[in-house]
Amino acid sequence: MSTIAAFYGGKSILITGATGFLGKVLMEKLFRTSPDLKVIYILVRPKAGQTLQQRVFQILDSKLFEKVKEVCPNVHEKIRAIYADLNQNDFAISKEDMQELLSCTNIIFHCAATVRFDDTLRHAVQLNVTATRQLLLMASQMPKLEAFIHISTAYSNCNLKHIDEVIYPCPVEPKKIIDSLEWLDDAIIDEITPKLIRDWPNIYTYTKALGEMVVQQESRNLNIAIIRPSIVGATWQEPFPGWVDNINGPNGIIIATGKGFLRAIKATPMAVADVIPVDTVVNLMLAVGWYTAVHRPKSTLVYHITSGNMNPCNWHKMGVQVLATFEKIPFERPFRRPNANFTSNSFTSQYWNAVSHRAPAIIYDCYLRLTGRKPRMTKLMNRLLRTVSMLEYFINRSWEWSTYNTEMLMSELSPEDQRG
Ligand SMILES: CCCCCCCCCCCCCCCCCCCCCC(=O)SCCNC(=O)CCNC(=O)[C@H](O)C(C)(C)COP(=O)(O)OP(=O)(O)OC[C@H]1O[C@@H](n2cnc3c(N)ncnc32)[C@H](O)[C@@H]1OP(=O)(O)O
Ligand SMILES: NC(=O)C1=CN([C@@H]2O[C@H](COP(=O)(O)OP(=O)(O)OC[C@H]3O[C@@H](n4cnc5c(N)ncnc54)[C@H](OP(=O)(O)O)[C@@H]3O)[C@@H](O)[C@H]2O)C=CC1
Repeated sequence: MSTIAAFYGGKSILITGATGFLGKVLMEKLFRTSPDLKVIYILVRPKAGQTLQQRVFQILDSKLFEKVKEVCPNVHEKIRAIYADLNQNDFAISKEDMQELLSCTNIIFHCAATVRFDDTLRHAVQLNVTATRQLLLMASQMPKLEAFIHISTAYSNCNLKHIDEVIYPCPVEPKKIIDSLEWLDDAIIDEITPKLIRDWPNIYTYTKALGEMVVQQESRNLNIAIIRPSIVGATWQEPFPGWVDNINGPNGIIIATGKGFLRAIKATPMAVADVIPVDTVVNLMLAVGWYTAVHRPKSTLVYHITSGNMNPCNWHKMGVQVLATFEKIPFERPFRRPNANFTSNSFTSQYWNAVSHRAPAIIYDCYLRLTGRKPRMTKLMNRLLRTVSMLEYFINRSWEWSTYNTEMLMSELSPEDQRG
């Protein structure tokens, strides 16, 4: 058994965001490689009419957890779903549950966040800043806590070209923003948001940067590490290749391309497509949890998990690969044959959007109306183009991320653990 897998044996682990994309893969890897862990506490809220138990069963019954059932047949007994809503200041966790979390937790992986680029500042601060602060306060009351691993994003300082593995100060103190949001009404917040976020491209990246500052300011005597993944894509190897369960980031664009909805995008073809497989990110998270707990670095270390300077790909190459894949394994009944044009020219992009996206959608909706069916293509196309417009900032630039800490950590691992 690997040193890292052995480390998690007998441990009580708290994961926030465990029902999310990254959280599910983290849980799966822990149960599969450390089946003798004591318990995984997950903070869950009811969603889409499902109770906590129903959500947990749905996750454990999914294809992602098929291997777990073989190596950890009693997984249902080792997962403890705790009702929590991170939108509430005390997370709305019951006294008994809170008591158990505070007295038993050994490791925290804080994945929960709102990753929407169009969230309101109030909601994004609540989730990505205030909730982080609240969790750190909880962590400071955990006598058995060995490590607190905070998941940020490699884009939290995307207003810089070169980003080091350090926590950069934000122009405004997080506490001042949290306090102001308590009395400002939504209209005023909407008005000041562009000035507040300055040269950050959206509220998501801005509040992730604020969250990192809170981690630094409220770390007290905690043993903390921050991980910054770039764009997290489908699984590469574990538990099987190609698993993804959301339409965020590249996932939605690739699907839209395969269905023939999207045929052109405003992107710099040679810009680095910094996509990192989710299982690679989870491997680093587990390694960081082990290293932070065992080696107890003197300060909060930041780890970049990006592909750019180790194994760079660009959007053109990714486009070619995506088209080749859909050539081999096409979607059933695509709207059109997949095609992929990149342009960095705004006028050309607008032309493509009119001719290749909006017009065909309108024509198709006319056909649906004529055949007595409800038109839907124009609405879908508008939503897709809105999503693409929010992603454009990230596909027309490249960044340089230093990876000294991540490479240092890799050098500390046994050959078996280096293979993940
Ligand atoms: C032709 C060329 C082709 C080229 C071919 C190939 C080239 C390769 C590809 C090239 C390009 C790659 C670009 C990557 C750049 C990424 C940079 C990220 C950097 C930071 C990464 C991070 O650090 S952070 C993770 C990333 N963060 C996001 O990427 C959030 C974005 N996104 C949103 O900010 C919201 O998504 C936004 C947009 C508001 C929509 O919002 P919206 O209001 O239009 O859509 P909704 O959210 O309402 O959802 C509409 C319906 O989709 C359902 N749905 C929603 N989300 C779902 C989910 N996740 N899984 C399942 N289903 C979901 C929902 O249930 C609705 O269904 P219904 O209508 O039935 O309710
Ligand atoms: N995906 C990516 O490309 C990247 C992600 N990251 C970071 O990784 C982390 C996880 O991202 P990802 O898994 O993609 O995000 P998801 O949107 O898939 O998951 C977000 C998680 O946070 C939980 N959550 C959101 N709001 C609340 C709330 N009010 N109360 C309780 N739980 C809540 C969600 O629970 P629920 O299921 O109930 O909604 C879900 O479990 C985030 O911190 C993100 O910033 C960093 C870089 C890239």
